[in-house]
Amino acid sequence: MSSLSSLAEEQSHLSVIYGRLDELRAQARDRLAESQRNGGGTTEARSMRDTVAYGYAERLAQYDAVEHGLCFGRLDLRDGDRLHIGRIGIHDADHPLLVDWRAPAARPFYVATAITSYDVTLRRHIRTRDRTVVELNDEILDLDAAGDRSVVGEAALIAALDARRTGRMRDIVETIQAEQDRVIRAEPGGVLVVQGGPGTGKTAVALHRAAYLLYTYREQLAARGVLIVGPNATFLHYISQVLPSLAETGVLLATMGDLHPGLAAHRPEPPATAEVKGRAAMVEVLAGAVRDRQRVPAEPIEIEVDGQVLRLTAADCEPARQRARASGLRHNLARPIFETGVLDVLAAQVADRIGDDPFWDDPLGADDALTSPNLLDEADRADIRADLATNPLVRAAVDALWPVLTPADLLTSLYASVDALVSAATPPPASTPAATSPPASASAATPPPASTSASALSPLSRPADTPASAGASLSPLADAPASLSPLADAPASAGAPLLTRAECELLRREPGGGWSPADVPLLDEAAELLGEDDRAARAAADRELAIRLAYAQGVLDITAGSKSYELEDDDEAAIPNIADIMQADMLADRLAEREHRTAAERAAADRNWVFGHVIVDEAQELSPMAWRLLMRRCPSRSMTVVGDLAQTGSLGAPAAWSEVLAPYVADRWRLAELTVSYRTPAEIMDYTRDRLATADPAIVPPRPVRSTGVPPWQATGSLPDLVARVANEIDLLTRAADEAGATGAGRLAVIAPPDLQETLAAALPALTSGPSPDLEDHAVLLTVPQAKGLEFDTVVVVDPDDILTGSPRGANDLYVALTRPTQRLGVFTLTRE
Ligand SMILES: Nc1ncnc2c1ncn2[C@@H]1O[C@H](COP(=O)(O)OP(=O)(O)OP(=O)(O)O)[C@@H](O)[C@H]1O
Repeated sequence: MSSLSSLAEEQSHLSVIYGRLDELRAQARDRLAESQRNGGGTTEARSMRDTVAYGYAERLAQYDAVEHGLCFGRLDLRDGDRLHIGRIGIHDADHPLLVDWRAPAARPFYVATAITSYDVTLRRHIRTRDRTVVELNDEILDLDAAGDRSVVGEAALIAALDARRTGRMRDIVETIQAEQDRVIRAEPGGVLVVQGGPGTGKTAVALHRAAYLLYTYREQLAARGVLIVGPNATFLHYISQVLPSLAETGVLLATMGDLHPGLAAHRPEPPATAEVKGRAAMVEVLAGAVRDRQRVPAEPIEIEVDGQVLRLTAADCEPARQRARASGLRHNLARPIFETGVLDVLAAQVADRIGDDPFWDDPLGADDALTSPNLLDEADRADIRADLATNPLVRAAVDALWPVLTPADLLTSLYASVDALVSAATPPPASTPAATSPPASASAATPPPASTSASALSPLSRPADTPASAGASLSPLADAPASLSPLADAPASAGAPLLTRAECELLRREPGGGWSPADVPLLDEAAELLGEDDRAARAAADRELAIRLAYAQGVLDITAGSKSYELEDDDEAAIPNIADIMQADMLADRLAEREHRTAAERAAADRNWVFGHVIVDEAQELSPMAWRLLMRRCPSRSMTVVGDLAQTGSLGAPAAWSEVLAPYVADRWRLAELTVSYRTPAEIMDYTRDRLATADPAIVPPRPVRSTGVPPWQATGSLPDLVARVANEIDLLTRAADEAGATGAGRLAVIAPPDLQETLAAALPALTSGPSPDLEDHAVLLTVPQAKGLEFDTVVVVDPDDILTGSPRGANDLYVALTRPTQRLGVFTLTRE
């Protein structure tokens, strides 16, 4: 119970803090308006004005984001000091009014106990509504009052956990627990794995960690951004409000399907197909697919040039191919080397014919006899090569033998043919005979296609000299860590196929129809293997960057110089000048972007973007190929990996985190475990443990932090019975909300096996269903994969036995389904006629 005098005291301090926030807001608004008024001038001046305006607009958005729950805690220290803790730090002229929750001084708010008090004597949780203090919860941190409390701020925590769900995750900044705080504030370097059962706050912790890292290591991270990878779009929508509520914008939220810019890879596909695509062996399969597109003709290619027929044979082309492969360049970058070799061969044929001097060794020629049998000099030969290089028939022949490929070209043609897949999945034996591809006539009448599919040219040539080490010559990552070189983790070629024919058949599909999430890591891998000849573009970009950087530094110098005059005696110096909130490189980046995108936004559009930190949620679901992609985006290996191996539904999921991480960091990763379930009440956890005891005794649910007194119900019946049960649950939710005078009515989910979705969607029209249902709707129908990571006040699980037997990881799936509710669980088995 909060005493009236304490409430009044807190209200008065809160009013001061909000008053200061209003001042800061007004100042930022004025500066924004002022910077917008300074129109005209040069392009650079306009660009600078926009950038400055953008900085203030961002600041204003941050002030707006923290309006609710601005201050939520107080610490009284032994020396008599008092700190108020809130979403951001706010100062007046002399001292702090509010300490940012991420600042070191705020840490005791989350971790102090009676035993380890950090000199805290009282911790107060302050609950506010709008700008009014409505409740206080005090904890006296002295040993006599300690008891055996395992949670911090129990009353506030239980109130937060009992609150009705809205379909959007909320931040937990007011009630972070000590074990969570340790994860949130852990050093950013290296890989940190956070393992914890359902509802232990892994997602919440991951999001708060992102905010903490950006606050504490802003210089390192703001320019590169932080990437958070989640399992699907519905999940991302569910968590999308948390960081904005913490006033954080430098984070890119993405699914694996979003990580190839320009693609929306949401094509559905069978789990067995996704599993094959996710295997590490696909690295070598793709390298094989690229090798298969580097051909020599099985039959001579005849090219008619100026009435003369030139011939390209396997023996002619093989040295060019070997030279191109031995260059160590990626496929597209090595093509000019192959092309040069082919042009040399053709130019020699032309030169031999037109330059042939029948009398070169004529003894009568005396001292005017030539030293060479050919009349052409080097300049003539260069002209011939130049002519040949632009000849469409020659170009077509080179295209057919060594085409310039995009990742999409490569994968599309690979998937289109089981034979192509089988060939790519066959490691090249050490002594494969050279050149066996079919004729590809290049006469004027039948020019070969510019880019011919693998099947059209099969049987495909295999180089005689491409043992497993051929990966070195194809290595797209010669400058990358060894673990990422395409063949580094593949076994030395033993000749055994990497995929069976049946697995190749699983991958086969017609061209078109979009890409699946499992295709994205393959497209990324293909991009690495193929390379893009962007040298000219990069040189130009480097030059431009140097100019922008110099200009940005000038802007910052001028702004910093003017600051002392403008803000002299200005106690509003708390409003940052643009020089305070941006480094030269950040400003240079912004100047480059007319629309002033954040690092996160620019990262989303750039496949080669390297993030400052990567956070992976539901990490147990990622395939080895997906890990490769993520590791490429984070060469510093500054990563937080969050997941629960017991909740994976993926067929190729790892049994241990070391399995996933060893190829990249060996054993240099840290493990943190979360042990308390904040979501699921004791009654539901007990039921879950009993239900899964025989199916998978290895599953040990986490310890629940609260109980509701409501045990789960179980029922068996017909479809109408189920409909009645669901209607009753919705009714209960609505009545509970009415009684509490709440505005929202809470959320319900029915979780059912995939083959029941259609029937249930028809029988329960009030439920929102489909591939990406809106979780803010009152009631939704989901499959287990859709429900992963989400939570609802009430959950009805339909046909648990079918979920259990429906996949090789059915026990994990049922575990996920049963642990989604925060209040009530029903388990219904449908009787079939
Ligand atoms: N310290 C906390 N204070 C208040 N609520 C918390 C706290 N920790 C976790 N929660 C709440 O518990 C619920 C579960 O958290 P979260 O979804 O992050 O768990 P999870 O470990 O990711 O679960 P799952 O493995 O099922 O995805 C959320 O509603 C979250 O807000």
